[in-house]
Amino acid sequence: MQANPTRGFLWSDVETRTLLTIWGEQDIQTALDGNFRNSFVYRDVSRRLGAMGFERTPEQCRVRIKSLKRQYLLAKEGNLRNNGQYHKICKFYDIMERILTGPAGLDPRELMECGAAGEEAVDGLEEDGEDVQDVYSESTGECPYPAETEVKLEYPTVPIPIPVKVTVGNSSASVRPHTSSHSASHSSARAPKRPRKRRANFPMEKLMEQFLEQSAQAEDGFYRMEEQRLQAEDRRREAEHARELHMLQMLGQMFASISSSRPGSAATPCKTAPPPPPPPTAARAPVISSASLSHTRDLSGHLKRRSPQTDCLSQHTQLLSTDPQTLVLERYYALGSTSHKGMEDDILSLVKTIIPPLTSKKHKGQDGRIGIIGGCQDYTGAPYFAAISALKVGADLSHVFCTKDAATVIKSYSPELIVHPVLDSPNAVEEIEKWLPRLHGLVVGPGLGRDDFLLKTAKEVIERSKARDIPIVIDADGLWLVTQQPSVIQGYQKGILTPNFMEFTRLYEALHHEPMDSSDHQRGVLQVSAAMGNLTLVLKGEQDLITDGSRVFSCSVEGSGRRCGGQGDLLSGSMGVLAHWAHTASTAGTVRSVNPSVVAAFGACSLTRQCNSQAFQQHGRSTTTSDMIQEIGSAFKKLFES
Ligand SMILES: NC(=O)C1=CN([C@@H]2O[C@H](COP(=O)(O)OP(=O)(O)OC[C@H]3O[C@@H](n4cnc5c(N)ncnc54)[C@H](O)[C@@H]3O)[C@@H](O)[C@H]2O)[C@@H](O)CC1
Ligand SMILES: Nc1ncnc2c1ncn2[C@@H]1O[C@H](COP(=O)(O)OP(=O)(O)OP(=O)(O)O)[C@@H](O)[C@H]1O
Repeated sequence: MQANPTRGFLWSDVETRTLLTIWGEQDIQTALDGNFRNSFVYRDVSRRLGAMGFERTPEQCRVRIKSLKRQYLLAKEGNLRNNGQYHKICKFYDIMERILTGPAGLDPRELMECGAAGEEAVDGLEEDGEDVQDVYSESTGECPYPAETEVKLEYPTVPIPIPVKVTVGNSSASVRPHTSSHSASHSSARAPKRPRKRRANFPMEKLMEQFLEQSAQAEDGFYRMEEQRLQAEDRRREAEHARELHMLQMLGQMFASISSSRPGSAATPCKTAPPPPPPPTAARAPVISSASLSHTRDLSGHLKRRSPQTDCLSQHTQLLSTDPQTLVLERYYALGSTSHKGMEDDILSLVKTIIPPLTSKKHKGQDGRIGIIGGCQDYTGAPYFAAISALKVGADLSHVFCTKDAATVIKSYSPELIVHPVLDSPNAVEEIEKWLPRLHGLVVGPGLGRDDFLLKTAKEVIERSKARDIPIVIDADGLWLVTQQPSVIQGYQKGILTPNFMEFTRLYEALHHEPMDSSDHQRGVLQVSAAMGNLTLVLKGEQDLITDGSRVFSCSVEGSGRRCGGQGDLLSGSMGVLAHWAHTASTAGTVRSVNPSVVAAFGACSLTRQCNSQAFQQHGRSTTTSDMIQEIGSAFKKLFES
């Protein structure tokens, strides 16, 4: 193989002839004909040339052909054929002529029209960067060595482009002059078309660049305007929303006063039920909203034992089932049942404001004495978790009122707790009542069990605590009691229910006498809260939903996938303390815009979830409630004191 030892642009005659032979082949010409993207053809040319013993890249082949074509055109254009000068300009004129005018060849006029450009605009292959020697060699096509014949360079009689070296600052570059001739007499001759084309390309690229830039700017502008438009739209919608809520509140109040003037209407309290509290908003016409669904199905007697209070409730709801107020409330709930991140942040800041500062001026007990009603033979862990959590959140004293057999066990878990073994004593209510004046918050239910006697005691204690205006959190078996007798806490504004999904379902069905629509929890919690006299309700789950019947807040502080028994007790215990703090703050006028029970519920849910997350980071699958309790201090600090 005659590997070419020279630089890329120097071609021997034999090499050039071989190239022309290949290039002239019919299939190559056909492939090149009218094909703008021709790099693949030159790859083939290069390959065939290689097979003949000449190593040339496709690009070298393309440039060489282009150069030959330019020479051919110059010779042809100068009409030098007759005086025999043409061979001096284009050594391979005859071969070129044969190829280009042959049956498969190009029409030379066509070639003339497009100058040498026909194949210049290939696949982005540029000539820029060719140095003087390269371009010079290219323009002549001759190679002084190892050429087949010695080539004598003669300048053509027509001007041809010759590069000149231009120095700009420190760098030099070779550029193509417009046209140059060694003889001034030739200056009038026609210049080849190639430079014109190159100049024409430049503004085209520039234009394209400008066009793209302007398009990008226009697009940016469009998105900016669109964002502003959406923000304005959001503001408009929010204003509309607020207006509609306001209208509905007024309508609700109107309907409430109309219905209260009717005999046997909602405002007429049942004999067995406590009188509902005065409604602070239209939504606080609690039982009425439950009517919207209760009339759609027959009562199915989900409860084995229906209490007189439950009967009264259903009677109550049926009475008003067709009342237009129901429709108004439905709409009100639909509008109010939204909660967004900003709102959650606001409540979290409110939680911070209810936390009493730690000062050396206070005496023991001032930050809270919390009572837990629960703890029986079966369950000793639950009351312990609730009571210790209350202490760890910041209560000064934590009392557990449990059965006799549970007391020693609970005491043994922790010396910090005050344990009263009174729950199953015959005078349990009196025993517990003695302590009520000292308590700031009560948590009823953790580990209480479902023994009738214990439930009856719990019910009495709730009644007496209500009379003392003590905040009451009802959880676990306390909710079992509420499911049986909703009136025990119905309408008590300092009451909070904390059902898990199972407990919530039972409560819903007891109140509404039909299965719950589990696809719409927000609606469900609003309905149950309304039916319970706008009691604050927390439905625990993937997101804790918190409502007092007017709107639903969701607490979605990141927890973990771990659900261990007892974390609900951590929640209810800490909620007992926070409820005390929130109501104290409300009385002092610190919390005004949001129901203090909702603030307390939100704080406790956030704390429980944060504890869960932190404990999970350390213990993973083996996380237990005790691990979570260990995290209360740092979780509290992170959420509320940072
Ligand atoms: N270590 C302890 O002493 C503990 C005692 N506990 C007490 O145990 C008593 C009974 O509480 P339970 O919650 O077991 O009773 P429930 O009758 O409320 O629950 C019955 C069943 O429902 C299941 N359940 C709970 N949430 C559910 C959901 N989202 N979806 C489907 N099923 C669900 C429970 O796993 C349980 O098997 C209460 O007094 C409670 O305080 C619990 O607090 C756990 C810890
Ligand atoms: N799917 C969940 N994803 C994240 N957090 C959850 C999830 N379910 C519950 N929690 C958190 O755990 C807390 C307790 O809820 P859980 O459902 O365990 O109560 P519970 O069943 O009453 O507990 P207990 O075992 O004490 O009776 C909730 O307040 C909530 O913050």
